[in-house]
Amino acid sequence: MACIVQKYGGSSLSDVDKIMQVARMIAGVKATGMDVAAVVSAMGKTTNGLVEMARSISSKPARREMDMLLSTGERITMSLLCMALNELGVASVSLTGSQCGIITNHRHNDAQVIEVRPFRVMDEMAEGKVVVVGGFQGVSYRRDITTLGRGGSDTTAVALAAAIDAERCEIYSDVDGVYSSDPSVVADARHLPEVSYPVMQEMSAAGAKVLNAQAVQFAKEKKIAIYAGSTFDRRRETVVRKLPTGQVAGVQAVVSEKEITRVRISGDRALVDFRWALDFLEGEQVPVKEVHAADVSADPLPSQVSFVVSASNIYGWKDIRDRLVQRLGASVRFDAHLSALSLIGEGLNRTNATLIEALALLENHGIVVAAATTTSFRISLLVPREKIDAGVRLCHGHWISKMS
Ligand SMILES: Nc1ncnc2c1ncn2[C@@H]1O[C@H](COP(=O)(O)OP(=O)(O)O)[C@@H](O)[C@H]1O
Ligand SMILES: N[C@@H](CC(=O)OP(=O)(O)O)C(=O)O
Repeated sequence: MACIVQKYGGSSLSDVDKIMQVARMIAGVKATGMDVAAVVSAMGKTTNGLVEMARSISSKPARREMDMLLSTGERITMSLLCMALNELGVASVSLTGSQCGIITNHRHNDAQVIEVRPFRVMDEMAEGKVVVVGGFQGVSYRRDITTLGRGGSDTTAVALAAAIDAERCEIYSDVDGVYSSDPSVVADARHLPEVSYPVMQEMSAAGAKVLNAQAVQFAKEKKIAIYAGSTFDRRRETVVRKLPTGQVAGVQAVVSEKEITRVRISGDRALVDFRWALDFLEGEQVPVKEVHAADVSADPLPSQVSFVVSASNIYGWKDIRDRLVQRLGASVRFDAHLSALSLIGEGLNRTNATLIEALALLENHGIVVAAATTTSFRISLLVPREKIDAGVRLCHGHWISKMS
């Protein structure tokens, strides 16, 4: 029988009334004769609450224990949703990521899905049940519970859709699709009916929470279209899929990531220190992004290497930072009050024009740019955190609103 995967985000399941409403929607789909796997996130801000609870006990909570803790949020939702479905007379069963065969690597708090063995899901579906899946979690080859990084339930949905060969993969949240900027920041952000995989991947990696970057990567690899829409307003949606290149020119979206910390290592031994820091951070499973090396040479000249980390998602960051200082002393510095503003679009760097224009635009409005990096789909600029929303609105107004 044809099957569908639907993912419901935490904002759509924040109280029991909403859980009942979602149960009715799922019952409606099941009544059409489709098999349904519903992937759920933790209710409302539950995951944030669990993180706060852990932080109030320890500044360096063990990564394994964080996963054990955070995965419980999704368990609450999945069992309540099954109870709601059963009340409606719809047979259902809740399964954890581990029970669904979501196998990951050992990288706690930010695990990658390696494979999905969906036998139990298929068996339960064959018995006519709606399968309710706890998103955001898996199990490593060492049989430890892992989580897939913030927003990781999207990844569960796409990975499962690929494994069970679902007809559709729908991801529902509180917005009716993907916009040219976060609609909660830019009032006239444009709804995008279609977005290509690479553009969406850059948007997600640069901070657009609406879809998770690993989920988009998975969708691209497995050639799964993602239909992103609003749980309670189904009038329109965004399809993320393979699109012919060269259709849309210029800046398509303006995206931000608020909590960025830049780490700068300088001095005669900058490269040696940087390599030590890289090994140390890898041991701590901290992803390092946007590495810049300035004036690194064999000469004993002062050099500088910098990189950025998204510190808000690293639960023991304060302790890791202290250990960097212990080892590197005055040669390491942290800029903790930065945000990344990214312009996204195909072939943005075919010429330097967009970068030049962006630097001038921000400077003319008193927004100091601390660093810039480019790829062929993205220009990212580090700006002071208190100016990030103003910067996003400014760039959106300049490149996108004025085009309509
Ligand atoms: N470019 C964008 N398009 C749409 N929504 C975006 C974008 N960038 C950020 N968002 C934010 O993503 C939110 C939806 O994602 P998320 O908070 O993860 O929802 P859920 O918890 O329901 O999964 C929206 O409320 C919106 O503020
Ligand atoms: N509950 C997890 C996973 C998730 O995907 O959540 P949401 O779908 O609400 O963004 C988180 O808050 O990160």
